[in-house]
Amino acid sequence: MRVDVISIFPEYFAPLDVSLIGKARERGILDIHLHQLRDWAHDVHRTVDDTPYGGGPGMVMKPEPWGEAIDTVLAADPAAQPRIIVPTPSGVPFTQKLAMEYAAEPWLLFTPARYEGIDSRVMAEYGSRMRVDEVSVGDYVLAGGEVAVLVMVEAVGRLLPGVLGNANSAVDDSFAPGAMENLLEGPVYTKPPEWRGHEVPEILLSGHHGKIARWRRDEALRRTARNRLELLAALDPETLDKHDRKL
Ligand SMILES: Nc1cc(-c2ccc3ccn(Cc4ccc(CN5CCCCC5)cc4)c3c2)n[nH]1
Repeated sequence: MRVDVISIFPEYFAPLDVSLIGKARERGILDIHLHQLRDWAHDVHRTVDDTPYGGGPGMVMKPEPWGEAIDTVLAADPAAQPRIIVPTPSGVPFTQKLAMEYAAEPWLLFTPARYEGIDSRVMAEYGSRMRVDEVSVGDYVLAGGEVAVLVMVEAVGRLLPGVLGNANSAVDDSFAPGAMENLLEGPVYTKPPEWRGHEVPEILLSGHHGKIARWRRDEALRRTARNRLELLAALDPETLDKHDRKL
């Protein structure tokens, strides 16, 4: 997968050299290209923002630098088109389902903005020829889109074949399709069996895999009910067996 990111703070993406994503890049699974937006701002101050038409707080990012930067990225492979992903507080929610959709794409272009966002004509221009998604990573306002891109690249990158070892498969993730779909993870434990007077639940030491699976599902249901009751309400009744209903 090729990933391009255009930003006035490309240094924000240093974490993509580390750990899981860093290794995926070394192994050629992920090919990430960072671009400094100001390289396409040709005035002496390399200006990328201006006051908003119609008044209002803050500044808006000018269309010209973004247009030239995106055109340059698109020229990298004229025979293909990236999916353009625009982080914004007013976008569609970024979910595990959307992460899985993006993980199937050969080329993603992220356009993290700053200030109050990008002149809306930029995405209108590209939206007429390719998929442009406005995406929110949560109902809170960040200072810019860079952290949102880090979130999405990590969530998508870990789903790519070969990135997670088999031992850490993403198949069992919360929100991944399947039996534990839309349930939160239950508690996890490792050695020692007793730590500061706290013991590991006996069932986990029993070696009885059926009972362990049942216990884990019960704990996932309990935690989901405690922290995200709306997810429980959204569960398909078909997936709740009679034992679940007693919890
Ligand atoms: N999930 C999520 C993504 C972002 C995100 C992504 C990209 C950019 C680019 C700039 N900012 C900061 C910004 C954007 C818009 C406003 C306008 N304000 C929005 C809230 C309602 C009132 C009007 C203020 C500040 C960004 C913020 N935050 N949270």
